[in-house]
Amino acid sequence: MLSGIIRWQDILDILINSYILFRIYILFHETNAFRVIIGIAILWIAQKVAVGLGLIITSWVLQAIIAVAAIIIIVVFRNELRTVLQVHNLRTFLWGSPLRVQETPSEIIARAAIQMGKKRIGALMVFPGREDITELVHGGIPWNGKVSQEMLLSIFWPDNPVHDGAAIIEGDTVKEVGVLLPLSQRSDLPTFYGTRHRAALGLSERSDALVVVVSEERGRVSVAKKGNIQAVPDVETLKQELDQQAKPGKPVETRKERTRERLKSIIAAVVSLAVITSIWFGFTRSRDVIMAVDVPIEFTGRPADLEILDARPSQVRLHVSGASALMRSLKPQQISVQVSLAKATEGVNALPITQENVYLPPGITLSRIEPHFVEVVLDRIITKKVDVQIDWVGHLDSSLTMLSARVMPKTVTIVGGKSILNSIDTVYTAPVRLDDIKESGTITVPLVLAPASLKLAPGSPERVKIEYTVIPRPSVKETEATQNSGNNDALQGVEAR
Ligand SMILES: Nc1ncnc2c1ncn2[C@@H]1O[C@H](COP(=O)(O)OP(=O)(O)OP(=O)(O)O)[C@@H](O)[C@H]1O
Repeated sequence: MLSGIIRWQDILDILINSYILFRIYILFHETNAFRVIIGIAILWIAQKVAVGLGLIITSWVLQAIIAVAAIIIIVVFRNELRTVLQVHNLRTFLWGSPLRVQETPSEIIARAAIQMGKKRIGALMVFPGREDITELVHGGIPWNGKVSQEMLLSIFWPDNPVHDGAAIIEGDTVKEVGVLLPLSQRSDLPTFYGTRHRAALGLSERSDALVVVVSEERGRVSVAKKGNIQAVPDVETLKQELDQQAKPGKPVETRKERTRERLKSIIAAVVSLAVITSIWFGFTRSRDVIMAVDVPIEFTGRPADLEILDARPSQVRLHVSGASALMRSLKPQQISVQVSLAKATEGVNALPITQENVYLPPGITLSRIEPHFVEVVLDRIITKKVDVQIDWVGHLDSSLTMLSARVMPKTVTIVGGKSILNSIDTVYTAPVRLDDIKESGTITVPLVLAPASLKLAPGSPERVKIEYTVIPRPSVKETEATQNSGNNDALQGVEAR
């Protein structure tokens, strides 16, 4: 890979990480936390430059600032981050655009109108169609404010000097407020329709404008269009009416914004791809470094009836090379050498170690293996019944004599390599200190299997019982008498190994 060939895994690697970076941008780019993250990224680059230039203190300071800034992001912006992460479902999180979560002007206006209705705030909002209405209306005050729910509510707030009259809204902008509309002269209107409703109807009779009227008295929201006035029950219906009114052909501000956002997203995608590609190349194409590592050989697929008696060498030396950045982050546990014993037989096996036996992390190349083979001695596993012998240590108190010592069970069955078991007839207990024995008794001690490759066969106990009898040592006279009689049985078996 390092010699110039890019694998499909590398392309996937770059694409996945570019997408992750792009998603982070899409999800967080409108948050304050994002601006701080950008700041941290700049600091990080500055820190690397400082390290490169050998500015020790500057690099330390920058490093400390980065660490503190990271904590600040989590602590200060935790609510903002939580909102971004909570609002979206998994699909939005992975794919969708949180920008669309933002309301369109139609949604904002519809929501504001219904809200004003609930609060009994009278309102009149004009949405011009294709026809010019300047000749039909008069007395307006220029406003030119971007539509927001709060602003609409405050314009029509009864104490606001401009609350009387209508507001003219185009796209996402409130163009004028306090506008007087021509009144409808119809005589068939319900009596509860006062001048506000007549004004709405009047303009709709004379032009293709759509007028939204919120009744102060009843709180009802109605839409006047083409000389008809109709109540709208909810936000969604009103939003649809407003969307229909959006002038076809002439892109409204929201569409412009959408295009702009789409363009921004495309730029972000390209930048993400460029950043990750350069990081990838920086990582994998930096100066090559050669290194020697000693790796223990792992044996796999050993036949169940064979055991490893010996393996030489136990480790191999690998000469590996890779980009310096990759080599620096290389850990011994990422490299392994595995040799299969599946085809090995009893006795000495010389097994080759080739590139196939070596497992390296991506980006690291193997240049040499030393040595090229391993010699493994395999032994057939057999079972054997052996005697249990007590491992006495130390000295029995001079006033005592060991009369008898019995171990139970007397024999155990052990499992191990044939060549080892052939030379073994006994197995020792753990050391038993004679110095500690003051009177007759029973103790339980574990068995010691050496070499460690030996195992006890199923059913053989791991610990054995020793029953011993001690008696006071006869006086000198008695001893002489005993010796004369030629009986020295009582002393047998108490000599320490
Ligand atoms: N020609 C007009 N152009 C614009 N707005 C007007 C016009 N005439 C009246 N209004 C608005 O209507 C308000 C008076 O509403 P009025 O109570 O008479 O009407 P309504 O149709 O009964 O409405 P509501 O149900 O809110 O009471 C005025 O304060 C003014 O804001």
